[in-house]
Amino acid sequence: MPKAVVLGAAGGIGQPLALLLKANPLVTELSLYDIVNTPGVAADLSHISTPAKVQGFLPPDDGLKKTLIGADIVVIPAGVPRKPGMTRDDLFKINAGIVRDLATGIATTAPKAFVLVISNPVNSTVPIVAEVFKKHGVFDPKRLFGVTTLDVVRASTFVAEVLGDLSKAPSVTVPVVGGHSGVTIVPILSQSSHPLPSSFSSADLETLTKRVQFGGDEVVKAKDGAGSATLSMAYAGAEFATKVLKAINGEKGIIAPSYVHLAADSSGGDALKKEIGKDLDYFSTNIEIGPEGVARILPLGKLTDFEQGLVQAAVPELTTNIEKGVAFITSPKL
Ligand SMILES: NC(=O)C1=CN([C@@H]2O[C@H](COP(=O)(O)OP(=O)(O)OC[C@H]3O[C@@H](n4cnc5c(N)ncnc54)[C@H](O)[C@@H]3O)[C@@H](O)[C@H]2O)C=CC1
Ligand SMILES: O=C([O-])CC(=O)C(=O)O
Repeated sequence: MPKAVVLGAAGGIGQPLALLLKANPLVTELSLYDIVNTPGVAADLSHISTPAKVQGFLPPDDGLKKTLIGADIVVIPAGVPRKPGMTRDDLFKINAGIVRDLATGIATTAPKAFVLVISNPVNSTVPIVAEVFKKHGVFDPKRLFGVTTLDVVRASTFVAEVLGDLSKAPSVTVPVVGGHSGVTIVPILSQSSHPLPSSFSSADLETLTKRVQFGGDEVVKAKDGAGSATLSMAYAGAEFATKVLKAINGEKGIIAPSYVHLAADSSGGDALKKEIGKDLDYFSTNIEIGPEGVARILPLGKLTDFEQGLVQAAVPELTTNIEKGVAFITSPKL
């Protein structure tokens, strides 16, 4: 045990993510699926002297099914990335169908697997997976995770930069809540494990908040048409996958933010809805992960007025993104 799967494994995120999973001693089997190049990626990784047995599959001959048989954890970075000038929602047109088809494969072959969705727009692709699973009668909200870890990783790095000491970056923790696009990304900097300097003005705070919210755009701009974050995303995806793998292995007290269905823990979810002041089905917040998936949805806790405002500003876009994802499966002709 555990078998890990990457769908979209030949891509910019998929390859380094597969490398990091191959390097993870908790993984004993690693299956890679993409519409191109997976046999080569798998052959390459299979020479690395770590325990995981690696296989690569393509669509012909039931490749998706073969990839997914016996999967414990499935990470999905399949789909197109942004180019400058695009929003994540602009990716919906192409990625919604890709994620729907992959989710159908998981629902029919590995319905009990933990599913970690990286493909954008995450605010909508996670509801798409949920609706596909519901259609197949196998939806368990505890096992579905939108990966928002890159926002958390960025917040840690940027806070360490402000503190003038990058060596602190690995130990800085900042909850990032809401969703994964622009204003729906809400860093709770007042809860940073390492307080910001007392000289930090409200204008500085606004600038830092915007940098976390639009960190993805920084990379899209710098890559200048060649895609979006891949290496930092692979790092973040591997971090989150490792937490899930540790939880599967019975390790206690694993906490990380993730974009989840709030029915995953109905009492925690209901309390969170009260804090948000809106009956949303999905939100990213700190969760405790256990061997069965989401064990607890944790409250946002004490927010400043500024952060309360950010949460409220996230709600309309999040609501639209969720509805769009749900409708893609439940009313496909709309
Ligand atoms: N959640 C997050 O924080 C982040 C999400 N992303 C998203 O991750 C996705 C992937 O990004 P990149 O790896 O940079 O893109 P990429 O284009 O380099 O790789 C995507 C891979 O998906 C594969 N693919 C396409 N259709 C497929 C299908 N039907 N089945 C299996 N594989 C398929 C492609 O062949 C390609 O190898 C994008 O949607 C991007 O926006 C990117 C960064 C951060
Ligand atoms: O910006 C993008 O499109 C990719 C992404 O989600 C991120 O880097 O946070």
